[in-house]
Amino acid sequence: MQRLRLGVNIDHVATVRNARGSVWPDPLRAALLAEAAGADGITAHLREDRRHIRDADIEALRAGIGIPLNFECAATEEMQAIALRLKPHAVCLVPERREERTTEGGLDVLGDEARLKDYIAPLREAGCRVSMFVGHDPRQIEASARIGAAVVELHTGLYSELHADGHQAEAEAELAALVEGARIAAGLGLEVHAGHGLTYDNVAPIAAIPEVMELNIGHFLIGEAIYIGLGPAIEEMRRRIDEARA
Ligand SMILES: CC(=O)[C@@H](O)[C@H](O)COP(=O)(O)O
Ligand SMILES: NCC(=O)COP(=O)(O)O
Repeated sequence: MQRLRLGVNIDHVATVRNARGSVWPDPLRAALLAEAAGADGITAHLREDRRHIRDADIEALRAGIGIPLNFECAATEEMQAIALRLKPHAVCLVPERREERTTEGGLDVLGDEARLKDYIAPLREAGCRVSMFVGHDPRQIEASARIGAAVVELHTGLYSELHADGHQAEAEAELAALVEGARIAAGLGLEVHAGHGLTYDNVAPIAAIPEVMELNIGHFLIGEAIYIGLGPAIEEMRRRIDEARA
């Protein structure tokens, strides 16, 4: 199987920084360490409430890293203007609710299809690879293809939660739905990514899905970095991904 790309999400380096209102740890320094450790890309989520990544972080990442930047944001006018100004390699549209602790569920592309089709057109024209962060619902995947997205990133959050809680049968059912979603997406000509909640212990079955070309992993790696350092944490995740694809 084709080598799977690993995007490292550095959101939660900024969470630690913002906890004290300081200037360290610096997300750019973390991104450069990730790049040196073999990350294929950097993902950063500029939330409307700026709870972690801030505008200056996105500017610094866009100017400072040598690997692709995957800019995650809600589908708002504000974020579109930032994306068109900075022209990151990729833009991944994600749902946001201010009161959420983390991303809950996938984007409702089907329910907002006409607006999203118009919304992503200038991003595509600017050369950004546009990705829709969706669940494995075939209707959402099909709608993503209809509006001209290049990529769907399948939300692995429920799979990750079920796995962590020991609900093996339900986790396997969710995995089967993700496998089917990946097959449908690839059949529609979409590039397939996956992410949210992935860890050393749950990544292998996701990495083994042949249509999946990229994984975006952050929170777990930043946590693991506290114990072993970001570089070694990324290298171990790379090893587990490659082992699953062997
Ligand atoms: C879309 C996704 O799953 C993550 O990339 C996103 O960054 C989660 O948001 P938080 O990092 O704020 O939990
Ligand atoms: N889109 C998923 C991502 O970028 C990282 O999600 P997580 O590993 O921080 O849950």
